[in-house]
Amino acid sequence: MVALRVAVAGASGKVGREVVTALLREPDLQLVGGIGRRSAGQDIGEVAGAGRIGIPIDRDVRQLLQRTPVDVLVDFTEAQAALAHAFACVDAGVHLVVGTTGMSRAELEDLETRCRQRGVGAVVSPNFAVGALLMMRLAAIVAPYMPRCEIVEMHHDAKLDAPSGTALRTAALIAQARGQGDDDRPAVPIHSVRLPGLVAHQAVIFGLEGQTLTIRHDSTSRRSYVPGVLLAVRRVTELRGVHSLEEILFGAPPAGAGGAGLTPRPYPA
Ligand SMILES: NC(=O)C1=CN([C@@H]2O[C@H](COP(=O)(O)OP(=O)(O)OC[C@H]3O[C@@H](n4cnc5c(N)ncnc54)[C@H](OP(=O)(O)O)[C@@H]3O)[C@@H](O)[C@H]2O)C=CC1
Ligand SMILES: O=C(O)C1=N[C@H](C(=O)O)C[C@H](O)C1
Repeated sequence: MVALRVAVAGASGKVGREVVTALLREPDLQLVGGIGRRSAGQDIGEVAGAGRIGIPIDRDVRQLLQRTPVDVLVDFTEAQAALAHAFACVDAGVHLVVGTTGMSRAELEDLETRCRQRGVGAVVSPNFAVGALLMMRLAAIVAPYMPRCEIVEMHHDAKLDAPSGTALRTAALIAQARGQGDDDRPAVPIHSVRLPGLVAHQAVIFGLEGQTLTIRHDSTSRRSYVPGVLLAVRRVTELRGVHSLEEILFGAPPAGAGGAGLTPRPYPA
């Protein structure tokens, strides 16, 4: 068995450390490097709390790619850094798994074009927790029946972006399901809460006369993202262009009320 060579940008970060620790346990995946600024030069295993493994964290993506061959880069950093990493990787033929949020639609479209041109695969997902993807999918199913809704997303107080990537994606899916455009300024109000003590939480609250329906997801540990990241790493080398984790997990994304395999009916009758 030839192991896939995987590097982690943001290896010293809250999510990156969990990904590094998980990769060290997977026999078919070989951790070959990482990227970080303040953590540059430190041992990637030590930074993740998994013990010394003799691989230093590189300062930037070019240094990493010069030092070692990489098949897949996993990125949990911040938007502009992730974009720079992604463009350099695409030029070098390295596949991508991107969890970093805060990139604009235009930037993601640019990435898609570059990936297609270079025959590179990317899985880009604002959330790698399966429960969060199911929350979004359920919200898209409900939306045509209960058109009024608002999103409350609640995160730890170190989060840089607001609204969260998950909330923006949920709003876009709800808009699609209602037959509206799904542009970057969603028609669904989003409320962002940033407080110590929180990890990552979202409630989608639908209201209709005399009733409400709340769909809520809580990530209480950043280990919730790891299985989705590992799945994407194992699949991405077969892909070309940018794909979502929803496509890998569920097939086609839930575009409209029929997206979950249901036959949409007019409501109210
Ligand atoms: N898709 C998903 O499922 C999830 C996505 N996220 C997203 O992932 C991202 C990271 O989140 P989180 O782990 O909480 O953040 P942290 O701040 O804990 O970690 C960020 C990491 O990125 C590195 N970094 C930041 N800027 C640069 C840069 N310019 N060049 C190289 N490395 C850089 C830092 O390295 P150093 O400290 O060495 O400078 C740090 O290790 C965010 O965008 C967040 O929204 C978070 C959770 C789940
Ligand atoms: O920064 C975080 O923590 C998270 N970011 C992602 C987002 O913006 O949606 C995913 C999850 O909500 C955690």
